[in-house]
Amino acid sequence: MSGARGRPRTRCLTIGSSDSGGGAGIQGDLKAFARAGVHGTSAVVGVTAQNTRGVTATASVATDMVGHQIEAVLEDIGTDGVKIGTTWSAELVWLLVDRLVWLDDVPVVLDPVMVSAAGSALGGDEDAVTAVREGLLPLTWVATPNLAEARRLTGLGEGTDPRKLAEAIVELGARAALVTDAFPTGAGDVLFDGERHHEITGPRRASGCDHGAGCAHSALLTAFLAQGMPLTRAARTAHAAVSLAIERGAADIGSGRHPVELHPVEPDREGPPW
Ligand SMILES: Nc1ncnc2c1ncn2[C@@H]1O[C@H](COP(=O)(O)OP(=O)(O)O)[C@@H](O)[C@H]1O
Ligand SMILES: Cc1ncc(COP(=O)(O)O)c(N)n1
Repeated sequence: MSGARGRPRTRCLTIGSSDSGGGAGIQGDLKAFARAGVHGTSAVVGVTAQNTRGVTATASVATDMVGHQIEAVLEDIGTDGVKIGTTWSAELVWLLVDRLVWLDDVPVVLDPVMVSAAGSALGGDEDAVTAVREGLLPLTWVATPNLAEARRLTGLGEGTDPRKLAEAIVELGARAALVTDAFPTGAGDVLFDGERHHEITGPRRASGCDHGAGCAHSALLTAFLAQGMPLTRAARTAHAAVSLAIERGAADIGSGRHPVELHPVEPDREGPPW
């Protein structure tokens, strides 16, 4: 299969849950993959009844069905990148570990979703968090928690410097950690690449359109890494794209936290446009 310019098309798999409102979760990820020009595939691990005001019901998909979806995608289509979102149970997490440990040199981005932008709980119980810590982080190329998720993963307290949170996640086994929305003023992220810290800053947007911001960010990051972009440039470009997606979001959709809407953004430095 070839892309528009005759090169093989980049493929990315998202493992996460459905958002019936179409702004976040699997739906948001597939839109972000399409925006970045990669072929998106999915393994649905759960379903949420959700709109821009919150989540009203959730159901998980049987673990063996998750395994079947991943196998169906990998044995035929293959993948150049994997993004993981909602991880509802320890059983699901260990299934993912079992399947993903065989992937050779494929970037794995873990966005440990625990709370939606509107404040609804989407995370698993303590056993699931322990399994993420012990099983998934060691397979992860980049973890992209927000501050609250980083604290829950590391057990470190309120007020811990985001740089320390990122370092602690790398100590737990991830190759790199990107703590999102890490600054009390302005907006931006803190990236620890295992050796150095990088600050990714930009203006704070107040459009009210941030539903799906975290999902779009980690999905774009996955797509850029899968396309071979270096980590710091991928992180800066993903932040810039999502910042603009909040600023120019879908303000006409829903009456709560409106969805983000992705627009083309120039990569951080010289290189092929995405
Ligand atoms: N109000 C905002 N203005 C600009 N960028 C933002 C804003 N809120 C979040 N971002 C950016 O959106 C991306 C996703 O972050 P975040 O919203 O923390 O994810 P999550 O949905 O997982 O909490 C990050 O790059 C972050 O810096
Ligand atoms: C099914 C699902 N997965 C993830 C999120 C996180 O959304 P956000 O990107 O706004 O943090 C969500 N609201 N619903």
